[in-house]
Amino acid sequence: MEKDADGFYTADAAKPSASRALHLYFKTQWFTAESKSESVPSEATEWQKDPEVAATDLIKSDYEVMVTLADQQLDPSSPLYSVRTFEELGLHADLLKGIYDMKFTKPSKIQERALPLLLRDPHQLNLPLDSPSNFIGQSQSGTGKTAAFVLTMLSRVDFSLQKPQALCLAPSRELARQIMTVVASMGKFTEVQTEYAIKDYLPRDAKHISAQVIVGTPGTMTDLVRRRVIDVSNVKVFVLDEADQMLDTDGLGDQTLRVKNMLPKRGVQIVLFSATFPEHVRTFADKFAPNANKIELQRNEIAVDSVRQLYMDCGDATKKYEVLVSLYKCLTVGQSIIFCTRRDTADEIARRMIADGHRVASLHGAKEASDRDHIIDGFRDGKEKVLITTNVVARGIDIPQVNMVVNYDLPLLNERQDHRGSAPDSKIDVEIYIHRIGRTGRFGRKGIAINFVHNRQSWQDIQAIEAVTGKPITRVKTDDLDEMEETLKKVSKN
Ligand SMILES: Nc1ncnc2c1ncn2[C@@H]1O[C@H](COP(=O)(O)OP(=O)(O)OP(=O)(O)O)[C@@H](O)[C@H]1O
Repeated sequence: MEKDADGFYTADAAKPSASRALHLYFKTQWFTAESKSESVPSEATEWQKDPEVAATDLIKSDYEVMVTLADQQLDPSSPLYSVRTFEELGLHADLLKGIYDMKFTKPSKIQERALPLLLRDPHQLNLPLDSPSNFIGQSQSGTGKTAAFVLTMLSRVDFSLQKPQALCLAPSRELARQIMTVVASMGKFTEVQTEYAIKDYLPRDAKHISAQVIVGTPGTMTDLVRRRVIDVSNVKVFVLDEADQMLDTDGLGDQTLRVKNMLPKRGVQIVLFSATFPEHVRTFADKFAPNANKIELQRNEIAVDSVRQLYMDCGDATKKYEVLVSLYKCLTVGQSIIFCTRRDTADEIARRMIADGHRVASLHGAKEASDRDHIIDGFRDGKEKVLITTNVVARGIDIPQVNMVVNYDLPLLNERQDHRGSAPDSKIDVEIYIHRIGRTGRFGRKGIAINFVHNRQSWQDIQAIEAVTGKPITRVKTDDLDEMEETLKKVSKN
């Protein structure tokens, strides 16, 4: 298993232009405002006709509903809302220039709330490691956590000192590379020097890194710090993006802890960010970042409203491929990410689709590092419109033009995790599900997530997700593709 990895709002809503409200009527079964349980549709398979199954909220009938679109940054209930300006957050003028150069005009809620806590008077950093400047921040996918921690790192750096001062770890090379582009953009008007701690980036005989901000993955970072290629004696801030995965003892937790244990015992600000902090990681997070200021979400707040969640009944597992192929036109209206559990499934689907005359790319952790970079860059640039992948890009990846995510396979917990935290009858990994669907609907844009259901278990998994997230997952018929295409076009135009 790889470890590394209702209102629909307009993209322009990200810009705090004049407040606007558009009233659009959508006559489609999956733009329903409410979740209402109805009869089982005629094409339901036998397991769906089971009264227990049919008595759920998953099957919706057609309604004509009015959806109000409004500027989210002016809506107090939105995670993108803020009452303050970037100027009020105490940022250096050069960083403000960087932010405005990126066309950010107003902070999001997490930025507004986290930055004043994160940027507290640096003198406090002379306190012991358990100083209150540590921070644990949770905010929905695509709400701007990266800017919050990148601005923290850049604010802490003394540009006259040619030594590593800020370390940032991410679970995948793709995400580490993306974070670095944000450091480069936000730090464009500073003298910051940066370096990667990612496999195959540095020459093997590299002796010494003098860059002030280093972004990497835990294995390579551990190795470079242990071999003293990275001198950590001046490190002031240590950031974990996707912190719950970085701290999970089933995954990257050991390596992350090893890096922390090599840092100075005093004066290092520990900063943890993620959209999810499952219960079994919280205790470790509290030990890892003692006495941290915290911003947390309620369980039912975690999934973003801007992603419309749907499911398709494929009948049985062998039909999933055909359903995916029938969706191809929809997948290429904007850009799409197809998630599979296994690497060989991702490769096999890509091989078959290419053989059938479609254009797709596949990406997973078993590919060569240089191929991985090439594939994700091609997808980011829009050269490829469909990416078939595994959980390696489930977290953090920010490609605003992705308007559709397909869970070809639903993400499942491994047995050990299941025993620890989840309901005994549930095998679904709700955290990964939330991260996967969060690859679309970024910063208030519209997005669609389609889940393939093929048997009773996957049907129950959908119910479990609905129950945990409190958001409806609506059925779309496999023969309703014309309608879906139309709607996707509307979505992508916005
Ligand atoms: N204040 C802002 N104004 C406009 N756009 C912003 C602002 N902050 C962030 N963004 C944009 O929003 C998008 C999502 O931001 P980011 O990738 O930091 O989300 P995230 O919260 O880290 O998501 P995830 O949980 O998936 O990692 C990015 O394209 C980023 O450039």
